[in-house]
Amino acid sequence: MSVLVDIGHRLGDFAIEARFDSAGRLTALFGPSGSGKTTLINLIAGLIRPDKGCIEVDGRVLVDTAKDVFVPKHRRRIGMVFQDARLFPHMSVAGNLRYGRWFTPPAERYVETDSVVELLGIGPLLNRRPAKLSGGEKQRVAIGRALLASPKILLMDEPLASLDEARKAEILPYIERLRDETKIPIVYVSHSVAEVARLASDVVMLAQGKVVATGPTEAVMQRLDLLPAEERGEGGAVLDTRVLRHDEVFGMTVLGSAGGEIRVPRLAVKTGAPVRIRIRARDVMIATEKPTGLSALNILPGTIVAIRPGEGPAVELGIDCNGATVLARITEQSRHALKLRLGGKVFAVVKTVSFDGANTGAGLPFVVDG
Ligand SMILES: Nc1ncnc2c1ncn2[C@@H]1O[C@H](COP(=O)(O)OP(=O)(O)OP(=O)(O)O)[C@@H](O)[C@H]1O
Repeated sequence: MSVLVDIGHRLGDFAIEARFDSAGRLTALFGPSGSGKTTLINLIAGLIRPDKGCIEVDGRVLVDTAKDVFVPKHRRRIGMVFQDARLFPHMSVAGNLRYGRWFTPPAERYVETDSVVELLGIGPLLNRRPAKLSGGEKQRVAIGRALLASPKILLMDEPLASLDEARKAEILPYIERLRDETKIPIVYVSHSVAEVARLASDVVMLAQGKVVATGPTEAVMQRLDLLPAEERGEGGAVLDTRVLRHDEVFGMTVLGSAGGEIRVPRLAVKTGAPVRIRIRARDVMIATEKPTGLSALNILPGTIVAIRPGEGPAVELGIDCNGATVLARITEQSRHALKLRLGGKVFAVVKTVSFDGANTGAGLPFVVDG
């Protein structure tokens, strides 16, 4: 799976100059409003012909202005999912799904209806009309329709933006399944740190039409300074962990990370399952000695490897906890009082209750504990 984009294009006063090369399963285009995310999606989809540059998906050249190559949009085999589901209201769910298959020649179809219906859990909805579906159900059907065209790449432009938190939580596990169980590269537009941290293998961070950072999610999301202002409070470390055990007495799950054990509220996933978590920088306290008599359960020893100015009276610390970097936002006054310096040994303290559904990629709701 690979997506290579190296383009320059002008739209009125807006110029986009973007280069990225991602081999990830799900590449998030992340950035504030107006940074050029949708423009990039439209360029990959073939809805815009760039002034210059090239675009390749899995080695197939879709655009190369130097060689005058421009594959028209209907030949690109792109699956698209938008913020609004755009289902045909007069057709049932089954009819909408059939429509997805229609334009792909039989010899090129590699996605089966039954497997998509199972993947997205839409079997019980097949005979319903879109008007009788919830927002989350509509989006699952829209994803199914896009998949049934047997696309070479799936472009998702803010597919959760119009859903409330409950509906988002319902659909996220299906997008994780899509990422993990199909071989179709996904390019996913979002301006939500929570979504990107949970779903993306790779991130392309955009600002004013330029790529300001790109790479694996864990690394890019550490650049709190690059996050859009409205999302900075959500910023923090992204860690890949595994379920070590469940603590039924206290309703908790113990996760193993490079930095040590982390206790989070009970997750409905199997022992051994991978779980990605996000530890918000604002949820981390720093101690210079191992705290005792403290209610917080997660105490990770580490070394200060970065000190950056934050907003207002805040500073941001990067703490290397045995290879896992945890970020902390504290006041400059606290840093001064604790005499925190690069190389200093500290303990990062995180309350278990600071982990909620939005920052524990808890996997699939239908995977129950085993
Ligand atoms: N056809 C056009 N002509 C001129 N300017 C355009 C055109 N289409 C988009 N733009 C401008 O390009 C810039 C980037 O728009 P784009 O929709 O790609 O941003 P975005 O990051 O997807 O934003 P949002 O998160 O709000 O959807 C904006 O300033 C927009 O006004």
